[in-house]
Parts: sequence; structure tokens; C-alpha cells
Amino acid sequence: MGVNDTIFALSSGGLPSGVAVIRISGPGCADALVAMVGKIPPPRHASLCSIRNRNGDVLDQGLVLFFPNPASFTGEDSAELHLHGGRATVRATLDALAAFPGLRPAEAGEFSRRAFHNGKLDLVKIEGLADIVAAQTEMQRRLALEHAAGGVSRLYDDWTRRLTHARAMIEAELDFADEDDVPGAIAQTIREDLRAICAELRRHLQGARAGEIIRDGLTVVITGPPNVGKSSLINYLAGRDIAIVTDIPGTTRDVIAVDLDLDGFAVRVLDTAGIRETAEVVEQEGIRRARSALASADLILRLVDRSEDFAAVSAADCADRGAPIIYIAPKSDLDDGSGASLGELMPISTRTGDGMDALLDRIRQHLPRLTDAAAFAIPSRERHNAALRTALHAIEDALAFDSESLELQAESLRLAANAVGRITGRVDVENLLDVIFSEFCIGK
Ligand SMILES: Nc1nc2c(ncn2[C@@H]2O[C@H](COP(=O)(O)OP(=O)(O)OP(=O)(O)O)[C@@H](O)[C@H]2O)c(=O)[nH]1
Ligand SMILES: [K+]
Ligand SMILES: [Mg+2]
Repeated sequence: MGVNDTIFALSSGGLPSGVAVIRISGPGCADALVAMVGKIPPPRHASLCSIRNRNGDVLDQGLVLFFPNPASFTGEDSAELHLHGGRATVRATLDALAAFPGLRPAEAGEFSRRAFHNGKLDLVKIEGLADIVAAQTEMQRRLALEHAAGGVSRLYDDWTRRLTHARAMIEAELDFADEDDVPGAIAQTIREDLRAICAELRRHLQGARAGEIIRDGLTVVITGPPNVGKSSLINYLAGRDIAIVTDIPGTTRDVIAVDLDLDGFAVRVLDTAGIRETAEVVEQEGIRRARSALASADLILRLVDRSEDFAAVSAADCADRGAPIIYIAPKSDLDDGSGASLGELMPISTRTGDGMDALLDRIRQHLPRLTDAAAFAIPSRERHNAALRTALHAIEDALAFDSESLELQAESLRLAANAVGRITGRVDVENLLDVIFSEFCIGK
């Protein structure tokens, strides 16, 4: 894959569509435009053009835009062809592009990769863009936009800059200890800023769980003994009959999933086989799958049958210490009022809808509370979390060394800055001298 390649791809969605957008990027872009539309349209203005193949046959009429480098998404010469979104029209245009020497279809993500290599976007922004395209819920959209727009990168760049500065100060103390103009007591101000960065990192990492729930969704697993009403509950929540309901215990065997949108959050609800002792091999496999679904749960809805001893049920769950559990007393429409007190059991009925709003409210309590745009400046990926934890530990190490161990402190700070720099993909460690010489007048 040479940098001299010019790439093209259909950037809009499935065909047929009202309009289809083909993107072109690379050094051969301008020549291809001249050949196909007879001219290079004025930069960044939509021009209505006849689009032709190399034989001069008109393929379509559409809007053509040219973005000369470096002011384009990729940083290269780029163009967009806005065509009618017919399959044959798009096919013919892609074939015409492929016929030019030096032009080839783009690989997945290749436009963004070029944008990164040309310094147009850092990795966090690129991941944010990918998340914008994948976003299904309002919260996923807002999290993705915060990353793509650079809110999080600014934070990481600021930490990298401060860590580099701290290390530069320490190295200056090491290298130029005899020089009069290098202040000997920089250690104190540096330690203060390092402590502040630690606190900011910890606060930022506290948002990691929320970021994970927004991106991956909250996994809610319905469990309980056979026939207690698990599948009826998932059908009620889904608003359609996705699981088979019968009065035969052991009906559900496979794990059945439905994705809900609750206040803009993705919530994945799983219905599972009723757990009991059984000699039936298919049901045994279902129960095994139910247990593995439970292990992946962020929240468990435990339907408790009236025949069960609730004290024993909750005591057994306490010993498990898995995900938080909401205890539910199903089929409340059958209650004649003579039953025992429900205590912490939530009564519901999938027949009458009784208790369903209250149940949804209880589930909502397990979703992150994000009040303003700033609240979305949280890590969105485990890749970020791991690097942030590495950085945090390295700064803590630097702070733990005594003031005699300047080399060790500097090395820990180098590790910390590199860890944060790797998140955005711009690890620059070569600006240390610039920092030193801009802050001190050495060699006067
Ligand atoms: N009266 C009443 N009956 C219900 C309610 N919910 C479920 N049922 C009945 O209870 C029986 C079992 O329901 P399911 O939803 O299949 O129960 P399950 O827990 O999924 O059962 P398995 O998959 O076999 O473990 C069916 O006959 C349902 O019609 C309810 O709220 N009220
Ligand atoms: K059943
Ligand atoms: Mg079932």
C-alpha cells in the first residue's frame, strides 16, 4: 500500500439510495477529475457536472466537490462525487475510477488512516468517528461526538505536556546542577503538579465504567426457576413475542437477547433457561448457558417463585457476590392479598402491566448519570483505561522516589507521558530540550 496510491470508495450507505457519495483521495485525484468531469471544480464548492468514463460516455450528472490538500479530511487532494444512488450508476462510476492508473478501491478505514498519518486527526478522534458511525443510541452518539470533537484529546495532550515539562525540569536539575540559573527547588512545584495530575487521572478513570456501559450497553439477565415468567417478562420489555412462552417448565433453552433503548442508553436484556436439577441433556445445556450469561451480567433480574424460600434465595446470592440483583415477585395478578409480605420483592404482572414502570425505574438506577456535555469527557475504551492506569502508577512511582533518585523519577515520568501519548498516538519525547531551553537561560 504505497502513499502514492489514490483511493476511492462508496462512502454513503446501502443502495439504492437517493444520493450516493463516492470519495476519492490521493495525488491522482485532480487528474481523475479532469478526465471524468472535464475540469477541476473550484475548491470546496459544489459544481453540477456530467460524469464520464474514459471513453467519454456520460455515466451520470451530479455534484462534484474538490478539496485540495492539505485542507481536506485526509490531508491529501480529495474529491466527492454525489451521484444518483442507483446500483448500476454507482457500479459504472466505481469501474470508471478503477480504470485509471494509480487508482484503486480503498481498504476499510483507509481514509481515516491517511488522516491520522497526515496529522489531521489523533487516534482518540478517529475512534470517536468510528463510534459516531456505529452509534445506535443517544448516549452513544454524545459520547462519540465528545471524542471525535477533541474534548478528550485536549485532556490527554494537557497531561502529556505537563508530564513532559516535569521530566524536563528534573533532567535539567540532573544535567545542569552546577549552573546558577537552574533553580534547585523546582522539586516542590513539580511534585504539586504531579499530585494534581494523579487526582485528575483518578477522577477521569472513575468515568471508565460509565463509558463502558454507554458503548457496550448494560447487560441485564433475567433468571429464576422454570415457569416463573422469565420469557413473558422479556417479551413484555421487547414489546413483541421474541421468546416462546408455554405453561411447560423448561421451555426456554437458548439464551434470547433483546436490545432496548432506555433513556438513550443501550440495554441488552437476556432471557435464560430456568435453573433446576434435570436429567434432560438439552435442558442441561440451556442451564449451562444460563449460568454463563449470569456471569456476564451487569444487573440481574431474579424472578422469585412463591414456592421459594426468599431468605434462602437471597442468602445464596449474597454468597455469590456477582452483579447487583433486583428481586421480583411475578404474576401479581394472581395475588389474592393473602400472601406473605413481599419485603424487598418488586411485584410485577406481564398480564396487567402492574409494576412495570417501577421495574424500569429500578433498572434506570443502574445507568450512569451524565448531566452535561462535560460529563462525556470519559474514557470510551479499555485501551484508554489500561494506558491511563499505567500512567497513574508510573506517576505514583515517581512521587514515591526520594529527591535523591532524580534519574528514577525522570524515567517514571517518561513512562507516564508515553502511556498517555500512546492513547492519542502522538508520543513526542523529542521536545524535552525545547522545554528546558524555553524555561531557563542556561549558558548565559
Ligand atoms: N397470570 C399470569 N401468568 C403469567 C404471567 N407471566 C407469565 N405467566 C404464565 O406463566 C407460564 C410460564 O411463563 P414463561 O414466561 O414461559 O416462564 P419462564 O420462566 O420463561 O419458563 P421456562 O422458560 O420454562 O423456565 C405461562 O403459562 C405464562 O402464561 C403473569 O404475569 N401473570
Ligand atoms: K415455561
Ligand atoms: Mg422461558
